[in-house]
Amino acid sequence: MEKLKSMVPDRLKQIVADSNADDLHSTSSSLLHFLKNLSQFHQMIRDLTDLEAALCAKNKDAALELKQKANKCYSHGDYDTALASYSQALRIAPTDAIDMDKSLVATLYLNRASLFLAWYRRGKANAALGNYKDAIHDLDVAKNMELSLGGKKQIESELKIIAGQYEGTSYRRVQHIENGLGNLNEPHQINLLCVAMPDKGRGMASPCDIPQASLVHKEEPYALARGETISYYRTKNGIDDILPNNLKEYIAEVTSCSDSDPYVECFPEHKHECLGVHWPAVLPSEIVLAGRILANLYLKEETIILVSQIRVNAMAVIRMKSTDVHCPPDQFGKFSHIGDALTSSVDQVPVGKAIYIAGSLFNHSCQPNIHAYFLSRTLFIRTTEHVAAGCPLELSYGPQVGQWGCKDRLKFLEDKYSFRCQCIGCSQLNLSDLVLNAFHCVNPNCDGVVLDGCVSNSELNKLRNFPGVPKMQVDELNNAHIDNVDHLVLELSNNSFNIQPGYCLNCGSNCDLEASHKAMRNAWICMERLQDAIVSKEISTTILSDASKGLGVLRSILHRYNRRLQRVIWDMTPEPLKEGFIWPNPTIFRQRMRLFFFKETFIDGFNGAEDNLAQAFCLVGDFQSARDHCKASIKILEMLYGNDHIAIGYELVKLSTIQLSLGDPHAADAINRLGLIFVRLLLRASNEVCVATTSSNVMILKGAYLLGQVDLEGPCIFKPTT
Ligand SMILES: C[S@@+](CC[C@H](N)C(=O)[O-])C[C@H]1O[C@@H](n2cnc3c(N)ncnc32)[C@H](O)[C@@H]1O
Repeated sequence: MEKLKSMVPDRLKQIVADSNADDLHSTSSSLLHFLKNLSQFHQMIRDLTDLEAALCAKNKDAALELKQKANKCYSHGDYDTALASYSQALRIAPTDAIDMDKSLVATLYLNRASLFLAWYRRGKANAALGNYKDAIHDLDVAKNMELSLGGKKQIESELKIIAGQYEGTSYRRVQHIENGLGNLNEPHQINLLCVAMPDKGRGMASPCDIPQASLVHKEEPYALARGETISYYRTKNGIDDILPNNLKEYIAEVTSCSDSDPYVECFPEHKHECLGVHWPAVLPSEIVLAGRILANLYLKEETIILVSQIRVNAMAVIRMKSTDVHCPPDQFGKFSHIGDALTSSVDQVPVGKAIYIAGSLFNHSCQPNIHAYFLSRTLFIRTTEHVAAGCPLELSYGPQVGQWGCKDRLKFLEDKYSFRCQCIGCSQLNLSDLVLNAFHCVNPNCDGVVLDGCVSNSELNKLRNFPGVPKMQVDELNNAHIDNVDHLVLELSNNSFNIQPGYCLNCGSNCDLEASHKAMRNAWICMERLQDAIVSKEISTTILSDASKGLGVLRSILHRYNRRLQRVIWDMTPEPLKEGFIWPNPTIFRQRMRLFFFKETFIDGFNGAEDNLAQAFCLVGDFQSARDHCKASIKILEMLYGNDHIAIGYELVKLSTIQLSLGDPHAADAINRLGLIFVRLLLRASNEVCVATTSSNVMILKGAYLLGQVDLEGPCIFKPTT
């Protein structure tokens, strides 16, 4: 019935609302004239007159079945069907004196009423997303379901505002096309769907196939705090009086749920979103205390809930800044020789934090398919890969597969955001998680993988928590760049993955994990000493040769695809340092290597070793070996990330600069490939820069800068709080 009501045009509704008893005939016939063309109307008449389904034909079992169907539809976000099913169930639910039936009717009414909230919220989310037409439809339904006059009036006024915005955008769209702007390469914005995701609460999904690098969302901030400055205003009447209306609405919205709200029951794991139940978990203790004091003074629990909301939803605004020295372009464009002191240092400058209403509906994935960035204060979100219709659109809140192991990713997200990540990377086996921190098999003739207790536990947990998933994944693993990992035999018996810590997955040899860990730690200390020495500019041959030996140890105990080793190897000379070797003056190698370094830019936590050993390698001046190792490193990364990942682009920047320094004509190939990767990930549209993965912003910018595609002073990058 509500659906049908929502289909009645406003003009007709107004006529009915303004009519009196004298107009009854004419208004009824206008209504009938409109309704009789609707199939839904005829269906409703059939339902009402059908003896089985009509009001008097009660059927408890059928009502229960409909209720279950409605609940299911509700949790999947199919509110249309949920509403129709609840209404149908109410029609046939018995209302006699049996208690259970009474409570059935009450529950049906309650659930149907709770749909109001869902429609209302979806309407608001659609409005924030610019899907004004859908927003109007949703709020119209919510208005029809709202019983109180005040509530109806409030929704009506919201509808008016949205209708105004809708007219504005239609006008702008028309203008856009008339001005010929519709022909710009920039794909037009796609109207996303806000849907209920299993285990993640609400989330965004694509309504259609979306090509890579499409702009899928653009939004102005709801609130922005620049730097550390936050202003508070007080009046003698208290906070409530001076809060702007829209902030009051926001507070009302985030605090309006109660435990009986079925919406909340659907998504228990993110209750802090709605109820603040877990707020002590997401907030630092000082804020909890401050919140408690404020709560006593002003807004009760609402204050803390609001702060929790902000904590979970705020995004950090980062601006990219370059202090580069520009050299005249050579035949390869903006590249230059190492000795020319061309640098491409890029710093991330935090600008502030902001809240985006619709932007905060995007869930996290450790294998994201979208990237959020920021120009001035506007949030932009683009796809980083082709996204099929109906797929969730998810960005990374920080950790990503290939950069951190699964356990660390889960811990970070739990510590920082208080949710257990349910993304595909954390629920399915993937090659990267298996080899990222793997040890080498002790058998010199075997190239198999040995996992330590931590990694094997977290992989086994995936299998335990997400049964049924691994088989498909193992098949996938077997097909994934297997020329490099054909030795990685994954045994699957009775749907359980045969992983034992310390045992080679290939030949089953046992490795003394304790001894390996110890050796790794000692080797790593040598790397860290070298780092300190570089910082203090006091590099001795002992420190360097110790680091070189340390590398040898790491090579012998870590699997060759271990990320830690990979980061080290390419930077380190393959030849052990000869005793008595005299290292050049640190200032000279620093100058030479400036090209390779830019602050805070490495995609994982091992940048210290990379810095140190790359610089050490530069000291040796063996660029041929550097080139070979760089190529080897690219091969490993291809295996870990695929051919087009930005991590490869980053290595290609290094490779091409080394090749250029050697006068190697193959530099052009590396640059071309680099160009393809960056062009794919980086779009220039209306002076903006699109970056592809959260933690690789700087690398993309660096590549783009080297390709002459971007002025680093211009763009700002946005990334979620990390
Ligand atoms: C910024 S909000 C995203 C929108 C949210 N799902 C909602 O319904 O409002 C972040 C919250 O969504 C949920 N979430 C996001 N990504 C998730 C993931 N990968 N696994 C589990 N929960 C997730 C968590 O409750 C998290 O605190």
